Amino acid sequence: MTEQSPENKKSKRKAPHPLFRLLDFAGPYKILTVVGCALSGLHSLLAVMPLVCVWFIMSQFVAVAPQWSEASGAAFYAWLAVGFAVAGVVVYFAALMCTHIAAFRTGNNMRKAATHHLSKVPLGYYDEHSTGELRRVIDGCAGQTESVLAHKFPDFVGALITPVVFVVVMFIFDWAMGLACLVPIAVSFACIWRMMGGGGSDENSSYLTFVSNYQQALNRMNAAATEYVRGMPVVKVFQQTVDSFNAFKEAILQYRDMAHGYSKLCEKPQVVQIVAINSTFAVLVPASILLAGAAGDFASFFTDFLFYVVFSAVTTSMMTKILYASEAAAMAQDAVMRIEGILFTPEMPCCSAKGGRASGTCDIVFEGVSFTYPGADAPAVKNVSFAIPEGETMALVGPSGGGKSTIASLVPRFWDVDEGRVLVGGVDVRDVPRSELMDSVSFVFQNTRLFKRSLIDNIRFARPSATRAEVEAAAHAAQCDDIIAKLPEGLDTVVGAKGVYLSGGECQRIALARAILKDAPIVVLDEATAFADPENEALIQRALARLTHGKTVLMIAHRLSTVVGADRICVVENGAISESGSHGDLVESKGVYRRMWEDYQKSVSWRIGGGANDAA
Ligand SMILES: Nc1ncnc2c1ncn2[C@@H]1O[C@H](COP(=O)(O)OP(=O)(O)OP(=O)(O)O)[C@@H](O)[C@H]1O
Repeated sequence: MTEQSPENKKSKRKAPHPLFRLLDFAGPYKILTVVGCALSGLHSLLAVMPLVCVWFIMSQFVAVAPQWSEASGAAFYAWLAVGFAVAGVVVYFAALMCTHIAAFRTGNNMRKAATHHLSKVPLGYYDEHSTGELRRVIDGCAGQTESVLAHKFPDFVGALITPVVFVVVMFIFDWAMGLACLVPIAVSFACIWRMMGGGGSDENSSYLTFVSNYQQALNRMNAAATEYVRGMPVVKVFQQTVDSFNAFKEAILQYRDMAHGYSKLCEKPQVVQIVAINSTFAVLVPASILLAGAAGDFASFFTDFLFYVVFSAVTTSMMTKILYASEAAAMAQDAVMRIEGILFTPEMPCCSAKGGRASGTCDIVFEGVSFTYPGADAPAVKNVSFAIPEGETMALVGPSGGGKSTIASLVPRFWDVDEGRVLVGGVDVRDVPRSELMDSVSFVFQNTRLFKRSLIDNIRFARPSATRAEVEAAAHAAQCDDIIAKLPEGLDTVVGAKGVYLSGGECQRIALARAILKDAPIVVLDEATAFADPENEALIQRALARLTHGKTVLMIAHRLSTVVGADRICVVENGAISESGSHGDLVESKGVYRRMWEDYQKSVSWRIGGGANDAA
């Protein structure tokens, strides 16, 4: 999930087994898991007792045969058997109650811990990890561990108690027949151990490694499938075949190979395990025939035989439970490690105690700022310095991939700089409390995300305490009146439901309404007009003028018409500022900006069927 620091790796090495770490998520409810497992063990013991009673009943009948009515103790043992059976059910119910409560708490705490931690990681982390991926980890892993703790753990403990009881019973009744019944169980255990990777020559043969690889392959396949579905229109338009999505095909093949490889590994042990556990009779019957000759008291020998016949039927379900519990335990370990992948992501460091913008002003200063994305080889921003005095507008322009968005994202601390400082109101943003920084900056992204809620809630997201009148005023200022007028329930229409969809330009106006409602003194605009068609653009420009009035503004724009009025324009190339000045100065200087401006003018005056000159 994420690169871990050496400290994290070290602390991980020292950490207890993942299953114990899983129990730690339960907090005080951990004890309920222990109690539930203990009760499940007791239930296994109680479940054997009716069989022992049956042995006593059979002994009584064999001793008095054929005068059955003289078996006076049979009724007592029958009732005792019923009593044990009922007690077993009650104890098992109590065991499952305990483990279920603990399991749901554990799953819930896992979700809460991961979600809480995600609120503290750098915002740029979300560029690298898709929401789908994070949701799968948080929800999938928590759900996976819930079923393990609620069912598989207690069943496993219960199933482990049964062989112990078996060994004890073996010595109480007839050790030779008991031993015969234990042979298939021992073979079955050996097969399960082999399937779990025991006895494998390399560490990759462990079941946990398989589960981990399996989950990764599944995630890769899911991600590739999502991309495939999203890209379907492109496939159709360009009349490509499914083969054009090689990544999807590769992901499916990888998944197939891995699952097939493990199936091959399990093929023989699983067959032997199933045959062994279902062949107790096949061992018991011949063994009993051999032993019968040497038996002194045949009646009592026959009673023991009947007892083992009944008892051995329990072993099949016992071994099945152990098998599934072992699988589930490996899944739970993998789930814990995935959740920890999120929890070990370094947090965005909190500001120091001295924080706060002492001056209260809202100028922005970059001092020798350099930044490299985690995992990238080259810096995205190199030694960038500039200052935007309070109330002024600075525009970043330049070729795609030059570093404009990265520079803008450093102001609200989506990432922390590697070198230099970003100052807001004279204070390093790392020293400004997060809430204060977020209150000071409005960020309008290129891609606006609207939630599947009413339009009013979407706008109010910027300031939940805003009144309806304030939202309406912000929407009006952002030129959203026509959008609201055409929606069936106006501001109360749920976006994304029942065919209510907004165009890219309309979404951007809603985003501007949000920013206007927030009324932060600093505004960062990253391609806020990117999706504007000519009709929308005029409206967006008006909304922008309303939003940025009197604010400190850092704006990124590809349409140079938007930046002409900026107090200062910086051309960003290869992560550095190559030119800066006002529009007039830069056009005069005959540098990169001048070329960009000329190209831009040609592009806006170009018409199909004629050149720029024709159009002019
Ligand atoms: N999350 C990321 N991880 C790694 N590298 C990134 C990430 N985001 C951007 N980059 C890289 O950083 C460099 C600068 O990207 P940035 O998005 O800041 O450029 P830009 O000038 O805003 O481009 P555009 O105008 O196309 O939006 C590019 O080389 C890009 O590939």
